[in-house]
Amino acid sequence: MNISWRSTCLRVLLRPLKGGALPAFRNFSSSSRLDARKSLRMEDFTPDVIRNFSIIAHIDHGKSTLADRLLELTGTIKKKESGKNEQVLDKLKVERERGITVKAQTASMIHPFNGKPHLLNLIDTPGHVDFAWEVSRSLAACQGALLLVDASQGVQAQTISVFHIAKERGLTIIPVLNKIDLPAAQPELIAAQMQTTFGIDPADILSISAKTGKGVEAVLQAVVSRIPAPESKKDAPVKAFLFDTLYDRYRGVISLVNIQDGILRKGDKIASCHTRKKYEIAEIGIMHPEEISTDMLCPGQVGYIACNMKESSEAHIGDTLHRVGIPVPPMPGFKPSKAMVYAGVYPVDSSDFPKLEESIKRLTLTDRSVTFQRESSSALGQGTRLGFLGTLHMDVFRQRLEDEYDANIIITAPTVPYKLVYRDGKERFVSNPTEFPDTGDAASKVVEIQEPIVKATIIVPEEYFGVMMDLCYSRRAEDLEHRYLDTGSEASSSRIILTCVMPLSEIVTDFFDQLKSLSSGFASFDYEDAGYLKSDLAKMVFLLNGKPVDALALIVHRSAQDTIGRAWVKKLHEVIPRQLFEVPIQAAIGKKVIARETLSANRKDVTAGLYGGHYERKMKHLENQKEGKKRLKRIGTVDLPQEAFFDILKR
Ligand SMILES: Nc1nc2c(ncn2[C@@H]2O[C@H](COP(=O)(O)OP(=O)(O)OP(=O)(O)O)[C@@H](O)[C@H]2O)c(=O)[nH]1
Repeated sequence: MNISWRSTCLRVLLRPLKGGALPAFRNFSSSSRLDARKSLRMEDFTPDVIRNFSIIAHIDHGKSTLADRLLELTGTIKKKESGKNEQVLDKLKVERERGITVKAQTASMIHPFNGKPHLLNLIDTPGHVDFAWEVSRSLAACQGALLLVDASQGVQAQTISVFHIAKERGLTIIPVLNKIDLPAAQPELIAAQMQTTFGIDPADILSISAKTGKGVEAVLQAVVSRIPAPESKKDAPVKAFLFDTLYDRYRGVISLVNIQDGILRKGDKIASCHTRKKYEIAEIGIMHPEEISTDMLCPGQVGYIACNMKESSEAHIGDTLHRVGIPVPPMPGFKPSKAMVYAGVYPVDSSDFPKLEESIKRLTLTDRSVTFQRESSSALGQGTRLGFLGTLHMDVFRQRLEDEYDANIIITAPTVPYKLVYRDGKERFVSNPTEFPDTGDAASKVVEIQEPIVKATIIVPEEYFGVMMDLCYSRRAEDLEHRYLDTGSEASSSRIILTCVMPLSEIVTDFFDQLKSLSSGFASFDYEDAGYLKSDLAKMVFLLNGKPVDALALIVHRSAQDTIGRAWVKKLHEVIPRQLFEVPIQAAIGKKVIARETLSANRKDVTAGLYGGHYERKMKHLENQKEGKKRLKRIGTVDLPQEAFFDILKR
């Protein structure tokens, strides 16, 4: 299900709500929607019957599958006759294609307990290390979390990090062992692992199969009995926590909010603590899991509001909204997202830049962790420099631009943000290689260059420990430490948890792929920010016939400069078409050439076959040649087809 489908669905949904026939809901039970619409009196859901919770887990441990079962069990979506619903909350095409959750989704479910309807608000979270920010954002609106662990794989690197995020937020954690239907499941061993790693009492662990539905009813029971109700007050001044945004092309920014105190109704005038701007609520409702408009949102509830916000900058994630004239102290937001990886994004056809910029702005409304700034390159023209949470995030954003906005783009090699320390003590962050000072440039006043460092955690079966150590050392890792996570069993070997610090730049390229392939897929990996350290770095530029190509500049560690220089020069030699003259291709650091290849000349005289001096024919051929050249980028005297940039920059 992609964005355009969603907005169509929304339009269909909104019309009948004003009193027409019922829409046909793909996948969703229309009878449950009808009931919901007729009987949805939001004021009946007082805080004591509300539970706000998330599902947290390592990637692929079954969050989206469990969410599907919960939605089915509560009648929020209809059970498919042909089989089960699959990843209903994974709405983006990229999520369905890759089988990963990228964007956290919210779904409100209504289910009776002890004869009383309860409102259960589930906030699905992504599992990949790049999207940890989405996880912490989702948890900000919850009182509890289901900690899901695959009973065949056990505790993995992100299980540890999400557990700590939830613990820090003071959430009630319900441990759940999933995939117990698998022959390789070892519930007792994994339960013991959860006890030693997290101090969880095995008696508190629920065992389920999200795939078959076994044990899922008990999960719902536990959500109601173990997770505390929100402590929200009806009579206190309105306080709404903005934790996510969506974008609808007709209604602008849609904000997802958690009502901490008070009641919000359609037509209410609200203001933002962050921007101080004022709005009128045009529409209010809950996600069921598609939007259902209601009259109001009451204390403790989670839902959406549309209030004619046009710009993404107006909707600040972590903001507190209040009633106009009745200010409230803002709630503590949460750690803003921090871009780890930057890359230039350019249109293949330079004249498409305005369209591309508009598409990027729209897309950043649904992916608020992307940072955005204009830049230009002499080789690629006008473009943007975007900051991402990691390389998977970058790849997902690229695919969404292509899928949802039909964009045709070139992305430059990813760079991490480096810190320059100047003689006068000032510091500056540089995320574009072209802004990096040249080595030996006495005028640059830079006394020190620092690079971002991360603390990496790898969990791996002991037989792969040696290759993992080698991999880490080859990526400049230091302070390696390890301990056993468990003692294994007859069926599986012991697992080791390895920690080290290493430069972020070493993991943003192919580290994750290497880790997976060297461990036959068994290693799991997570990392967290560990500040900056001084490093011996230099800017490498590539020259074609003596002219530097700005779009290809790189920051490299000196220990790897020769290897990188040679590899890139070779790659350039393979993709650049021969010219009418000989072209030296060089990699240089400062004035020193590190590597060189020479592209031999290919003199193509288009008029060669036209002897006899037929002037008009000769001119026509020369004209044709000129047309072809328009599609080329000119670097000094060298013509480079746009596809060559594609070939060079794609990995
Ligand atoms: N056998 C079995 N397979 C399961 C079970 N639960 C989930 N799976 C499968 O495990 C894979 C991953 O499930 P997802 O629900 O997509 O996992 P996820 O945690 O949402 O993944 P991300 O959102 O990408 O982190 C899918 O192929 C599911 O069909 C289960 O209980 N038993």
